[in-house]
Amino acid sequence: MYILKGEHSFDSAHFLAGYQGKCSNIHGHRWRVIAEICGGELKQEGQLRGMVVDFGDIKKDIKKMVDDHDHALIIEKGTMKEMTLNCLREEGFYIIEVDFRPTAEEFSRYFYEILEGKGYSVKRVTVYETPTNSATYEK
Ligand SMILES: Nc1nc2c(c(=O)[nH]1)N=C([C@H](O)[C@H](O)COP(=O)(O)OP(=O)(O)OP(=O)(O)O)CN2
Ligand SMILES: [Zn+2]
Repeated sequence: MYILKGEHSFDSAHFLAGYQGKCSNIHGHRWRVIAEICGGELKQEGQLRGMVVDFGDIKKDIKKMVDDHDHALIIEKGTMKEMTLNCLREEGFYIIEVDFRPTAEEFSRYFYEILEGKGYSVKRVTVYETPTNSATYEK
């Protein structure tokens, strides 16, 4: 089994609704997303000979996925008053609503599923919320 790694980072703000402590306030992180792609066999011919997947493709797809979340305020659906949300949108803030509490754990599963949806054989995805705190999702 071969395991390839690619990574990219993005900056975004979030808060943890219902959290007792400072993380219930809006704050930012530089999220580091590391994706591991696996494959049992190497391509035998052509441009991809000796490769599972071209690193260039992994890099491009991780970057696109992660860049879509860059400099956003990521909010769990239903945790902010609709009126507040509308005011922020009217002010031009870039807001992404997600179906989950925006923790490192949930993001690792979320990005795993996005990459899987792009056809990758994903081994695991690790998301660092701070340089020392990370969560990993694998099936
Ligand atoms: N298991 C998890 N625990 C926590 C998560 C998480 O995603 N998964 N997230 C948070 C908060 O988002 C918070 O921002 C993390 O802050 P903290 O642990 O305090 O990290 P810092 O590096 O900012 O800590 P300092 O001690 O202030 O340096 C909380 N828990
Ligand atoms: Zn946080």
